[in-house]
Amino acid sequence: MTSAFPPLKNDLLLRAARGEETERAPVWVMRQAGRYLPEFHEVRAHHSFFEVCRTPALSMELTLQPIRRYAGLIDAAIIFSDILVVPQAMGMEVQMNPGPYFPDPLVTPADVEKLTKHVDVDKELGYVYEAITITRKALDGQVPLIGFCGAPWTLFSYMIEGGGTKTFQKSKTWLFKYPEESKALLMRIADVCVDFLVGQIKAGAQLVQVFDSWAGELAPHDFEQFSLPYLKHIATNVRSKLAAAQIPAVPMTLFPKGANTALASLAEHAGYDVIGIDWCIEPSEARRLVSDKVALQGNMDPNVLYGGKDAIEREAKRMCEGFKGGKSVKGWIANLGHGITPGRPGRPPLVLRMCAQILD
Ligand SMILES: Cc1c2[nH]c(c1CCC(=O)O)Cc1[nH]c(c(CCC(=O)O)c1C)Cc1[nH]c(c(CCC(=O)O)c1C)Cc1[nH]c(c(C)c1CCC(=O)O)C2
Repeated sequence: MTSAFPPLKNDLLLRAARGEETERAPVWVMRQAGRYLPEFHEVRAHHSFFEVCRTPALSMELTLQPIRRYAGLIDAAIIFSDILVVPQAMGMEVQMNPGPYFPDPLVTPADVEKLTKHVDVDKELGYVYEAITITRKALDGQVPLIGFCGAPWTLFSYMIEGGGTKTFQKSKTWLFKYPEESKALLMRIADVCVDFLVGQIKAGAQLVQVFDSWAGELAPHDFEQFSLPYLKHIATNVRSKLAAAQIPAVPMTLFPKGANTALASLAEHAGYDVIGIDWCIEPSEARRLVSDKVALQGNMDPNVLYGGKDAIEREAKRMCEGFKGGKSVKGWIANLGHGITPGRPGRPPLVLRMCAQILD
């Protein structure tokens, strides 16, 4: 399969993900394909969000937009899709208007009956695989292609809250009132994620990232119970299924946003090659906590982009120095600490340039 793809010309991301020293830090931006790009609006004016996700040629086009616009400045592409395609594959309706909306969320554990019993992930999400395969070919080895999924706890919260939330009241009611039923549902989601990531890797994804965007909403001991075991399950089973199918493993990244108290334990036990960090921890402190067990990704506050040129330069420099550790860059992927916001900050290339010049 792999031999069918053009050879990779820029492997900075993959080397950094494996913890190797790199001549400069590879750079990509979470949510790099999206609403801050005029060309994105152009496509979205004619197609609904999930229509784009389900149409491989459109997903490919949006994936390639930032690669074209920032040619030579971005070291990875991430496939255009969404974490909420997994609840859809499990039988739930999800709309985007403009944020995620589930008309029929899971209210009580009895509602789990409404989910599809045995999800045929490859059939339900085959459109993502197809998008990955054609995009990897179109990239022509320029940069590696990242696949992704949401983490079980983050997806669980959307499926129960029915959309975004500030309080997590409904999803936490489940955790505290129905812990066993919650764990069973988290495991069902985790199993779908395993098949989905394996499918994406078979289709051509060269690194995969698991987004636990709401990890930091859990108390540390609740994270240990309701998120960590499922994150581990995903890492372990993706690797074992790939090995059984004789497909080479790819690096795996975990983005446990806000779970900085868990960093040391995640690096030790979770089974990922890279951990993405947000801006609420100093890079040097994060490195101290994880030692050299994993590579790190992050971590500039996306709002720095609104601060103007001087602020951006200052903060980019601070971030670079924090991750650098001596003269060399080792096991660091430069990124924001969360997704770039839609407000057209207009300056991501500047940040990228700053990062790319780390060794100057
Ligand atoms: C929580 C989450 C979601 N989706 C995702 C997460 C995890 C990362 C994070 O925490 O930001 C992940 C995601 N969503 C999208 C990508 C595409 C790849 C990329 O460029 O990074 C990725 C990796 C496209 C998208 N997903 C969405 C958009 C904007 C929708 C539009 O086109 O109108 C895009 C480009 C919609 C979406 N999808 C989701 C929300 C909350 C929203 C609305 C708010 C927002 O825009 O940030 C769920």
